[in-house]
Amino acid sequence: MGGTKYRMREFAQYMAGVLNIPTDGGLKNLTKRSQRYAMYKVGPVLAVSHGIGIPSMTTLLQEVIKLLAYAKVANPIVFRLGTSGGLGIPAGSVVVSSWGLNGNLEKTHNIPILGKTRKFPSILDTRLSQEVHSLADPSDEFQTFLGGTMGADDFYRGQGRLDGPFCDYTEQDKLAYLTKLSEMGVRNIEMEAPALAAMLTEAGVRGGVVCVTFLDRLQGDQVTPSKATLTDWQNRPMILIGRYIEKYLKK
Ligand SMILES: O=P(O)(O)O[C@@H]1C[C@H](O)[C@@H](CO)O1
Ligand SMILES: O=c1cc[nH]c(=O)[nH]1
Repeated sequence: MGGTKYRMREFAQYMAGVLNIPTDGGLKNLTKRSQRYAMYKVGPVLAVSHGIGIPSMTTLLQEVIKLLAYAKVANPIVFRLGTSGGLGIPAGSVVVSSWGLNGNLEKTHNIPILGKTRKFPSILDTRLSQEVHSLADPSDEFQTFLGGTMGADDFYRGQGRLDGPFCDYTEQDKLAYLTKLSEMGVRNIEMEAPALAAMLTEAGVRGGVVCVTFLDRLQGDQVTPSKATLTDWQNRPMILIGRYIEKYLKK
């Protein structure tokens, strides 16, 4: 899974190459007339876009969990291949998440259910994340880190930015917050990880989150690399996940 339809199509195409599966007739968007998400299937790999943020992602994830159950899929593994802002690591690096943190700095996904807020632990499969991290190669053109991922409910103030339309705290406040996150072991900030971790844990499905970083948030707020560079960097999580899937299928 990943945020955009484009990235998921690229991922499906990439996996077709890795697994040597012909796509002569072209890849088909299996959601047909749905305009919300896109879904492609290449061999045993399903690639689905989930939009921006937790409500969009968890809606899609629950549809996929139902689909996998109806299809009687044994031992599925779910990965999110995303983009994020890094903390103290070079832009373009990849982060394999070891846990998710919410905007209140709790390792839980909090959601009101029947009028009461319930908290679900944002745990990720340690062995899986370590294994994916171990597939990074010294010859890769990017560095790969293992660490915590903060999933915010907002791109701007929710991620401590000062480049949004509302700015009611100072640069000092922002840096104190980002430094605190960094000291807690957070390596990147995106908008889905704690919910994905919690929902997969509740479902008993193994999964992971692998995101490229578009900038170092300790250096600034604006995403400045060119569109071409960002498009290229988005492929980096695919490289690690492609290696994992190839290895897994050979076992
Ligand atoms: O997978 P994507 O690139 O959508 O992940 C991040 C987190 C949000 O969904 C979005 C914010 O720009 O990008
Ligand atoms: O800083 C960033 C970059 C991409 N996605 C996010 O959620 N935050």
